[in-house]
Amino acid sequence: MQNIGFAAGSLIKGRWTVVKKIGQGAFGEIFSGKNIINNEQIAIKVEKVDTKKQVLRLEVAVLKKLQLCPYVCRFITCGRHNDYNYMVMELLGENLSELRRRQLDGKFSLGSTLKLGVQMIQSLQAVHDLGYLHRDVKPSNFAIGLNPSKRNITYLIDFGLARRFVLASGEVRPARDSTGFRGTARYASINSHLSKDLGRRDDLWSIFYVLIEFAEGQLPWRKLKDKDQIGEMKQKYNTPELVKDLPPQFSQFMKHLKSLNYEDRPNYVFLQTLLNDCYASLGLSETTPFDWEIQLNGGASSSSTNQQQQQQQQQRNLNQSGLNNSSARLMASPSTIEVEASGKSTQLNNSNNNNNNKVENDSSPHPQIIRRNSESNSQIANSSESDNKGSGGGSWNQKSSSPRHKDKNNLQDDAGEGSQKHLKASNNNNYNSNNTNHHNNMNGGSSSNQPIDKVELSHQQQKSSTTKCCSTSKCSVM
Ligand SMILES: Nc1ncnc2c1ncn2[C@@H]1O[C@H](COP(=O)(O)OP(=O)(O)OP(=O)(O)O)[C@@H](O)[C@H]1O
Repeated sequence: MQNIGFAAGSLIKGRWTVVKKIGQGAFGEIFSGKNIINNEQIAIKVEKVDTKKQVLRLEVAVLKKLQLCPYVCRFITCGRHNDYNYMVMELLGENLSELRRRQLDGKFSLGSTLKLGVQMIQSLQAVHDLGYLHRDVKPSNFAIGLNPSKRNITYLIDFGLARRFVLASGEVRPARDSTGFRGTARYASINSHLSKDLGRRDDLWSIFYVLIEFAEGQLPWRKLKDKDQIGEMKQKYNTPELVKDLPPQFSQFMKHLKSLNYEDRPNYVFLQTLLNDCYASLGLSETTPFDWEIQLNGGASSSSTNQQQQQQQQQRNLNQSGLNNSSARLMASPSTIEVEASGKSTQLNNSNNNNNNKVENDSSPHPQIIRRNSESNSQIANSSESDNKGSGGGSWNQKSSSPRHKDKNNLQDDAGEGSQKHLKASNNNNYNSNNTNHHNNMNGGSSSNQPIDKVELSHQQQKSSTTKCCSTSKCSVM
């Protein structure tokens, strides 16, 4: 595609300059850029206005709602430039697929895998608690922060395949009998391969496969290209055999996922606790750096010496427990696939991000490995009412520069789809918090063991978390 209107040096809305292309996804292109007023580095995702499957509006709608989740990319503005819709967001660093492949043996240490898992589950919980499924969970859809102080934070990106799974009433949409395949073959749940309607559990199955790949460097179906064959292999490995070389918490993780039905809310706290317990058993502390931070620091300072010692300790623990025995494989990022219920499939290219980010030494404290409390959940729920305070806003309407998201008016709620049979969605959010910290709430508090499937949203609360989506987006048709 020729980037007419988004060539390097282009000025968007007199404020954003395009620097270079940094990513190519199935549904658009991503450019790095700069805010010429304050020199802030930004990313711009663009989509042609005449694209048949427009997903950017949905992405904007979902991202705006998630702005108070510390593990979701910051939205800045959106609009139209020439023949393109665009979304300006925070420029992030490398995605997790790139980072893993950059590891010498193509895998992350178990410590980094576990910490990543905790953050990834947390971002998925935020998405789910807003009433959305992500449906394309994979390593290239998580990126670390760009600034040195944020290279220990993982951000969820790409809401192009998101779908509302709750109705305005708060009830889970009834499962459809048969749907097309959605997602990326390597990480999709077995349900997706079977064309079953997806629920919250399916995003967690993808996280599970991602974590195995992180820790072992590969998945058994890594060499297969055909999605049906991949699905068959997943069914064959749908036993603890899949995680036999990993700590027992992984089979407990799997057991929990297997216990979930379509409409069930996963026990996010339980899953995070499993990962945290495993992490603690390795003798690692919250300040143990991620693998890429150690490489970055290169042993130059006393703090990095300390980090190296922790890394060595981790290695010893792994060797003792016999868990560090996977062979290395380097793999390219798999692509998103859409298969309509008719069976027509689209394999979508996912080229690698050649982000050339300048990285400095990171002396910042590391976030705690878990500990998201009910306050942070309430921030997420309230975000839909506060309507993205602190973000630039933006509009698809070229004439408008209102920061109050006029694009919302153009978006059509897809919540009406479905039949009369409704299943109640449970939620453990505490909606009384006024905490509005943005992207900095990494301390969280304790991982309380309160029953998480008991508290339900009131009708009003659910209304506040109902977002609107464009009629042409995948959201409304899938
Ligand atoms: N805010 C950002 N900052 C830096 N890089 C980004 C940002 N957003 C996206 N990217 C890069 O661009 C790649 C593609 O972005 P994204 O997943 O949003 O596009 P997509 O068209 O939906 O892709 P896919 O087909 O893989 O789902 C990402 O894997 C990431 O490497």
